[in-house]
Amino acid sequence: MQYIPGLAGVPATESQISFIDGQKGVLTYRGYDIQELAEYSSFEETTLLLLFGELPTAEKLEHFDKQLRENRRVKYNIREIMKNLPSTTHPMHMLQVVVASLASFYPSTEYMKGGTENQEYINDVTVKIIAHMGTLVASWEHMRNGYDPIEPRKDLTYAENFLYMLNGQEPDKDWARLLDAILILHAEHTINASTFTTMVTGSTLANPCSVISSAIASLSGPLHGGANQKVIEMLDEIGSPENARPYIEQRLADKKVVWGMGHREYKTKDPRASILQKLSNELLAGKSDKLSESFATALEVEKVCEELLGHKGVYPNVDFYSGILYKEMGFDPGLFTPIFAVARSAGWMAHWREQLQNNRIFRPTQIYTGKGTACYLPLEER
Ligand SMILES: CC(=O)SCCNC(=O)CCNC(=O)[C@H](O)C(C)(C)COP(=O)(O)OP(=O)(O)OC[C@H]1O[C@@H](n2cnc3c(N)ncnc32)[C@H](O)[C@@H]1OP(=O)(O)O
Ligand SMILES: O=C([O-])CC(=O)C(=O)O
Repeated sequence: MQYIPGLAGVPATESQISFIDGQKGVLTYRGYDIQELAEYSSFEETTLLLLFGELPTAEKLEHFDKQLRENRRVKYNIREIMKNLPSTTHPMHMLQVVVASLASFYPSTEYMKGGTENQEYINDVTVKIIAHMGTLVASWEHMRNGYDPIEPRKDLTYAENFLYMLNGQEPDKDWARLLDAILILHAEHTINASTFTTMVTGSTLANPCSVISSAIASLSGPLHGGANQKVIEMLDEIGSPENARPYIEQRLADKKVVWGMGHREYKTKDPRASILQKLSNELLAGKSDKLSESFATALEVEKVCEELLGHKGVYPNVDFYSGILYKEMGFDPGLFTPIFAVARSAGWMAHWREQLQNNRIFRPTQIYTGKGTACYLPLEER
């Protein structure tokens, strides 16, 4: 029996949802290239594609979109839970707690009898969770600053409503489209750590709100989704392009990782990083002649890392350029990973449903490296 740390390269499931070619830098959802989806699809349509495997008809999309819009409001009692959290609570911790608490409001007794027989419950809770995610994140931004949250609106798309709930102003169409593309790019990524968490928790037939809460916890770590906040903090610390080289050299000498670099699956640049870089470039070019300091610094960090880490197959991942866009859009860094979670709820729900269709509890084995048989000694004899 061979132990593979981090299960690198070990297949833990079969899945039809997405595909990565890590050598060529390709990512597809249900066969559709991510570049095409980011350009032409919407978060709502991509979510349906991930959940059901096909691009929806106009009628199916309209129906799903309507359901999402109707499920944006959260119950008063859920807000009360949020109000009782310290204002210093990181938005990812709030999200983990509050999504877990949804299990009390949307219990799953029928579903928990096992399997996929209660399709209506599965569909309803899928919509409820995805629709609530954006509301919770945008509401907490106001609540943690001492204000009442802004009520969601039904006449806006998912991305527009999120911007509206954050700013209280009519959402700018260009920015909503940009956020929509960002949500599409983050919606799914095969069996990464948080999706694997979803599948492991889901395989015990736990309540889906608990399943997604566990996935949120997994995403929050800085080696996974939490890296996007770390990247912007790092870029701010570097300050300007000329500081990039000494900063990176020192980090590597100290055996520290460079945030937003490296990936288990990609041995070339993450295709999502390339798209986000292009979007940043377009956004910043439209605003001023000069690149923003963060973007210029990021370009220099990428250049230095290619020189120092390229031979190890370490290149920018999705988290490297997203923060620059968020910063430019005026989002607080605490929101970066939660926005990732909002988008990824689509992929998590798709994998949860796929897991249920052919469920077997995850229960791998281990190689025991502890002591041999030991005799219990009473406390006074030790
Ligand atoms: C949405 C996402 O989750 S994307 C990933 C977000 N995470 C980050 O950006 C954090 C920084 N990156 C990392 O820590 C890693 O690259 C991970 C966690 C993403 C992947 O880890 P693994 O697949 O286990 O890669 P592993 O640690 O084996 O790296 C291989 C080699 O590249 C090096 N390396 C990998 N990433 C980095 C990095 N960011 N900075 C410096 N060196 C790195 C490792 O030190 C190792 O070098 P060695 O062979 O000399 O020991
Ligand atoms: O696939 C991974 O390991 C991490 C990642 O990029 C993602 O979840 O989007």
